[in-house]
Amino acid sequence: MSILLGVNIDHVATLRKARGTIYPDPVKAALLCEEAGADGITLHLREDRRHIQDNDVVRMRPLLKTRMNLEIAVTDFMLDFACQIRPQHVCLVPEKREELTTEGGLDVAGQIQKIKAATRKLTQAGCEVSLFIDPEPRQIDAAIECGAPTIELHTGAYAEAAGTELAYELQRIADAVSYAASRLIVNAGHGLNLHNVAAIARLSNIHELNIGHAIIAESVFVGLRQAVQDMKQAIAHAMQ
Ligand SMILES: CC(=O)[C@@H](O)[C@H](O)COP(=O)(O)O
Ligand SMILES: NCC(=O)COP(=O)(O)O
Repeated sequence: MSILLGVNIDHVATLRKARGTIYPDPVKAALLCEEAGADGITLHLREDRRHIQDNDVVRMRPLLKTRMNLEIAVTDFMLDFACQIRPQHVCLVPEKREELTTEGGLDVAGQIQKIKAATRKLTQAGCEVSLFIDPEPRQIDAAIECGAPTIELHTGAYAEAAGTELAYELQRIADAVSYAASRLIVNAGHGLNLHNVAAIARLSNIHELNIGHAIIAESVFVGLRQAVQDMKQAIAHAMQ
């Protein structure tokens, strides 16, 4: 079975934000990505609203034909918002205002009770919870203790690595998948692109890859439909 592709459409909204216009509409982009073969749509409602806005989430939720994976920080506002919207999936991510993009995984092990309570609240609202964590056994164990059925392994260090570091970071992810796969649904994402996705897609027991920035960047040249199809093909080809 092929690994699923969740397309993150945050950076369609980045382009919109650049001029404060109403276009390009991330909702239109999401529906097009689904038509092109996306298995789900991921969007990150950041506290600083640098791209996705609350109203994008509200408008998109009833229109998606696949499923919404809403990424949020673990704050009272964001948890309450998610419980109102009730996306099929909610991924809890760390956030720092000053970060250019997500820098590391959520420190679940260091705040077990908080994450356990957030997981319980979202689960009771009918959302499937995923925890965005670094590929570390202690974080995987903590995710299990919190009752989350799914983790998303942060592939940023792998995506940014070069030389011998690359092999080390890929092995870290492979080891984490092996450690978690019998107890959790294992997704992965961040910084993946057409050039580095194959090595991750070849790992057994990964359920879904969440990819955004690279797909939106590629769409500038080939269009969004083709960019999604190209990524789907790259994942499928890697698995042959
Ligand atoms: C959690 C993660 O790695 C991404 O899904 C996140 O959305 C990155 O943040 P930006 O989209 O703001 O770069
Ligand atoms: N959780 C990862 C994601 O949704 C997309 O990350 P990126 O491909 O935009 O780096």
